[in-house]
Amino acid sequence: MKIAILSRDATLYSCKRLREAALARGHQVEIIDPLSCYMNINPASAAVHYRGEPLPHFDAVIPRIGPATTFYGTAVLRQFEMCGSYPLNESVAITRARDKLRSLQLLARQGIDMPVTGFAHSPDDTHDLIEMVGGAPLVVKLVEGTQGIGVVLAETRQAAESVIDAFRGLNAHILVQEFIKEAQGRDIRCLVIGNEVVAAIEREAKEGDFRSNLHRGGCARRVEITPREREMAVRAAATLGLDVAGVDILRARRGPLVMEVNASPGLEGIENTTGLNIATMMIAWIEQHARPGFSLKTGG
Ligand SMILES: Nc1ncnc2c1ncn2[C@@H]1O[C@H](COP(=O)(O)OP(=O)(O)OP(=O)(O)O)[C@@H](O)[C@H]1O
Ligand SMILES: [Mg+2]
Ligand SMILES: [Mg+2]
Repeated sequence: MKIAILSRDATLYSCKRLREAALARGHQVEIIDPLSCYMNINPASAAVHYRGEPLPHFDAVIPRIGPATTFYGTAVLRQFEMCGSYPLNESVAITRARDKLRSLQLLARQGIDMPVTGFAHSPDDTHDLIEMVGGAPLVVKLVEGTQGIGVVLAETRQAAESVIDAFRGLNAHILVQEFIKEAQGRDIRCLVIGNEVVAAIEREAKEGDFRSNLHRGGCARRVEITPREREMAVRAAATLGLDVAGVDILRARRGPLVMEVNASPGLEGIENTTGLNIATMMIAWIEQHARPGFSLKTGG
């Protein structure tokens, strides 16, 4: 098969591993920077051009679109979909997952448990917003944040009000969430492919932090997950329409809670911690699904 990897940086671990895995299984691979693509969206002759040339047909496209380029990156992916390339995660599913408000609303609608969460844009009534999620301690997040940046723990009501007021000054969308103290700075990352959790790791925050992100200095180990957690991770990915997803779960006293669903999960932490070859599993999924005449789940 001819496979394109949409990525801004060919030197990233996940991008290199996916390329290696595809080549090892006899496929042709090209790494394409989505920001260097331009498009003819004419219905008669949809095409993607790249650095002065029209691109050939690709059987499949693996999107590795960073949060900074979601808007244009998903537009480029949609164009590949129009040209008949099979996407490993549809553009519309990536768009859903990137919007924390939208994805938490969709998950809630399916009855998937999550920390009690309030959303607001520059709230005037900080007091009621805090009340609504059960008071301090609570977590305040910037809706557009990643890698734990813009995630703050407010231990008292006064701290919560100051943080919310500070974000309000920035005119940002914020999310206010019940703090799951008993998770003790840990969360579970479940790597979902199709309707299976193929790998799971537990991440733990470094001393003195509550954020388990590896980018914030957290560490990881293999973990056994329960059937309930397994089912929850698969349902969360399916609800957003993602074939490949990193589903983050907090272990709360009242049971597992989905914290977020990532559409472009990094492979480095999970492969190195589990020793599993996730990149090859992703390529194998493409081999099974990228048949001529496949149809999109939601049509872009
Ligand atoms: N409600 C909560 N209760 C307890 N811990 C939390 C809560 N929300 C977030 N955390 C901790 O903070 C970390 C970062 O939060 P979150 O994943 O929401 O932020 P992010 O910036 O989207 O990170 P990512 O890079 O994973 O997308 C989580 O991995 C978790 O360890
Ligand atoms: Mg996130
Ligand atoms: Mg996270």
